[in-house]
Amino acid sequence: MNNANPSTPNEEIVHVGRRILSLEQVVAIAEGASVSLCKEADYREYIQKGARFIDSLLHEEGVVYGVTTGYGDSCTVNVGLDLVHELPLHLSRFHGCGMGEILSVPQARAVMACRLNSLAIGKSGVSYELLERIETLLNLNVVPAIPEEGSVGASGDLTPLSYLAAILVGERDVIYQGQRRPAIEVLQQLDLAPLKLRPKEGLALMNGTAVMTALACLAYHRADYLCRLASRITAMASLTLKGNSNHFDELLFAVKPHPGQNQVASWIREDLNHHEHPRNSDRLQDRYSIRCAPHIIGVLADAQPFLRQFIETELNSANDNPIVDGEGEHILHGGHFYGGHIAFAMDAMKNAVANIADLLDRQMALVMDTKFNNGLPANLSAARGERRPINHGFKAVQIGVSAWTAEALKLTMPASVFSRSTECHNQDKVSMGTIAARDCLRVLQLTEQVGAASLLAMTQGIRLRIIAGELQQDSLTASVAQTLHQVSADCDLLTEDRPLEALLRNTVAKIQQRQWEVCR
Ligand SMILES: N[C@@H](Cc1ccc(O)cc1)C(=O)O
Repeated sequence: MNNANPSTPNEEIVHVGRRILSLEQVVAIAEGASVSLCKEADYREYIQKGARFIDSLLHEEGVVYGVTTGYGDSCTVNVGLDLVHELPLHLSRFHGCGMGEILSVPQARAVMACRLNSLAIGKSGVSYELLERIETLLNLNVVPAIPEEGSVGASGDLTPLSYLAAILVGERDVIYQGQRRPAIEVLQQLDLAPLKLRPKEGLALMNGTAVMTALACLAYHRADYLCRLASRITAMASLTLKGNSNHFDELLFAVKPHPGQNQVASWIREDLNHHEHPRNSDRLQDRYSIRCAPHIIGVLADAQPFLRQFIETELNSANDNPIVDGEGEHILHGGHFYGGHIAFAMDAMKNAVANIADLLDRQMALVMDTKFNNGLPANLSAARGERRPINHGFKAVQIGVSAWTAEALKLTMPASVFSRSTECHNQDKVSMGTIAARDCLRVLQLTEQVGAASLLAMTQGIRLRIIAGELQQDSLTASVAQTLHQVSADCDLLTEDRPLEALLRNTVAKIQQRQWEVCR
């Protein structure tokens, strides 16, 4: 995902406004799809009604709490009408204190898509012009340079989203055509005048969950692919180990009916061409990292539907405060910026994903070790004879896998339990959903690395079995044969020691670009 290049032509157009967005559509926008905001006259009028309602309240009453007063704990501070128009600018500026890495262009595009979609629901009191400008910037691929740290995920992603507000008014930096440049310079180059934000617009842009939701959409997509890839790798590990395909039998799984777990078992069963049920079996029972693979990968597979529901409901919500009902003329103060659902989804997902890293790490341990690998050479080295003593096969790669797995497992501590009171106790309970989402992406990265190493190792293992005449190439199912062929095309049999970093990086990139054919 991080390597996805949004500058490659992407013909897809995602329509925003008056429709539900799927998380796949957010991923498509992240990867370069264009956005088309609803242009219907009555939709435009519906959006403008909210902005006009704020104007008329200001005109009639001179005050809208939380909008024309100070923000958060400072809402008792009244701001005179002569200063009200400066407030949005101050809000974006004083939150310009983000730290850490800058979000990638696809991630920043996903953030813009999520904020646009939420504001396009029409309950935030922003003008149509503001929505149009986000649409324009997305379609020109001008994105804010957003530092990823500094959100507690409950007053919305205030600080990171202030970087979106900033570029709209021509402040801070954008990333455009691969370069980080001052926003004002790029806006001028593109003939776009900086916006002057209306009273509610700074708050509406920043007071929501768009950063964590965007990262959650991207994480979901990666986790989905990983489930399928881990199932294929498990089938290949079973072949490498001369494992027992009875463990994936359809009758066996019929009596434990978790649907995701059954799906994973059926993928592995298909890969292993297991269709006959044993009457009795003298085959040994494989170790848990093979035998229980559907029960481990299946936890993620079974969690995905409810994680999707959490993420997509948040994505299609007005996660703002106050909510502005322009039609009924109500200002509704609440806490919709609170990202508890995304926090829970990301804390849950990172746990299930890290368990897959752990599973693959254990499978790797089995195939490397002559005590467990059923007659294969140590570390799957293909070196023979007098060359054997100086060659080490996948030894260091296995050590890497152990390190990546440990790091992934270490990150599974739920972020949401670290809620703490902040902002003079106005925000005295917060979600930490953005931290959970960032953890989850890191756990995914590490697990993809483990997946890449495992894919290479299991490919080597099956090739060694074929060379030894213990497995016939034509006995492989078409799906396993295809993966074997695809991976072998990138990777010569590992015989003499050689640095594998470039190959591993390339394999991880292919996983992130979903290039390997996996179970469907
Ligand atoms: N999220 C707060 C508003 C707020 C905005 C900026 C802050 O710095 C603090 C609080 C609310 O809607 O209640």
